[in-house]
Amino acid sequence: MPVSDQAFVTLATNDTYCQGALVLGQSLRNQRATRQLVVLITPQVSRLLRAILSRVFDEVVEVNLMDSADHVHLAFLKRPELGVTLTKLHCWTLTRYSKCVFLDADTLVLCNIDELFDRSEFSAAPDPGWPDCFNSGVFVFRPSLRTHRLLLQHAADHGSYDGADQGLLNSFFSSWPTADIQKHLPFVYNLSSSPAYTYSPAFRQFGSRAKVVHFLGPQKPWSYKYNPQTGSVWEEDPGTAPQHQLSFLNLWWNIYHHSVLPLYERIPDEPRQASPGHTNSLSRVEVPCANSAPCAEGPCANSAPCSEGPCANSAATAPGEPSETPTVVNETPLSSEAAPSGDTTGCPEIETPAGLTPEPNPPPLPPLAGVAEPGIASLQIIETVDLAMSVSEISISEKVRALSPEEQRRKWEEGHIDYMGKDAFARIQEKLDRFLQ
Ligand SMILES: O=c1ccn([C@@H]2O[C@H](COP(=O)(O)OP(=O)(O)O[C@H]3O[C@H](CO)[C@@H](O)[C@H](O)[C@H]3O)[C@@H](O)[C@H]2O)c(=O)[nH]1
Ligand SMILES: [Mn+2]
Repeated sequence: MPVSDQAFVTLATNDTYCQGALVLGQSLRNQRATRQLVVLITPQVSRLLRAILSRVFDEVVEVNLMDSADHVHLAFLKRPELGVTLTKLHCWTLTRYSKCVFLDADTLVLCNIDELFDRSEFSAAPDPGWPDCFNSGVFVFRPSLRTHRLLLQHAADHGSYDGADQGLLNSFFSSWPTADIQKHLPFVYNLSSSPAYTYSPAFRQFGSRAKVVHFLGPQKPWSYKYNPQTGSVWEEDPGTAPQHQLSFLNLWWNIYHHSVLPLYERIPDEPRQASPGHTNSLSRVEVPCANSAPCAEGPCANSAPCSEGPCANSAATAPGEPSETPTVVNETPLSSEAAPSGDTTGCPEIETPAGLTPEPNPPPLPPLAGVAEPGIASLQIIETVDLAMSVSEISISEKVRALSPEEQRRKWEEGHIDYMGKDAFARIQEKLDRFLQ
């Protein structure tokens, strides 16, 4: 029976991580998850990806980006590339759910994992690199605005020893290593696919029981190219990656190919077009091409999805404005029946090396000085995702391009001012001084 007051939750702050979220969401549906599926997104996610996410997830909830790349506001963070993962903390604001399971967008669910809802906050699996710390890619939590506020306060007071959410959560839930073994999830709920940490005999013994695989580290499944004819990823150095890692990557791409890509074709035209009054998006999806070359900037002559120009999303919040105003985009999600039958049965055979009650919520606090509000640091760029397709190759690539002077002027006119960068008072003062000389 579906349970409406509990949810699986993930996060995607840009269109690239949305590709991971879509595969994760689809894998949960394939495994007949009985809880709601929720994805947190930030204003950077394009209108097209919002529409596609809403076909897989029950709720698409917009939250503000917390970005450590803003060194002025977040001086305590030292890993800017993962600083945006602090946005994860907003999952505690989902107080309409009594309990949730958070899963990183780079995880893949191989079996039904509804039993995780029998666990209590804060349950997580050990990190493969330092087992006295938990990995924050999969955890059970209880939404609470009070906990959310305490976490943000903790971030402001103590920072994060890894510059991102995992260090922060480990120091906040500091009794995890010793207090209660029930809060230690078995490793099969967060199995690192990375060969760097694999204890091979254990993998041979227990790998076939994997329930959730986590593609942690800098190389993500979407960094690889996939050959739809052979059903396998391209290996840069063939024969070097362990077989189990390839099996997981191929599984990810199989779901992407068969269940996610078709969603692009079923989206009505409207979200693909620029929408007047919704022009502050920093992201867009480029067109998948029918030929083998990745798309250039212009439109491609084929029937594949295309999102031209700026995409819709809600207005960015200026620094100092209240931040807790999630917007919900809610279309009818696809049922698990819509998935191809190949993905729907129980735990897949993984080839191993051998053989292969919500609490009352206090009013939210105003944003902390140390937490950056959306997009300010990134107003000068547009992130794009290229989906390039041919008969023998599919690839997802990320591009960042600078805003043209016209786009910059339009953003200024729309009130999206880069206070920390080129529109900083000191820069304007310089220009005035030059002009007056
Ligand atoms: O640009 C980004 C980066 C991350 N994320 C989200 O944040 C998660 C964590 O980032 P990820 O790239 O998956 O980090 P990992 O390689 O898994 O690295 C580890 O370190 C991170 C920072 O502490 C933790 O968030 C992870 O759970 C932990 O496994 C992702 O899955 C996404 O859900 C985005 O939406 N956009
Ligand atoms: Mn991850």
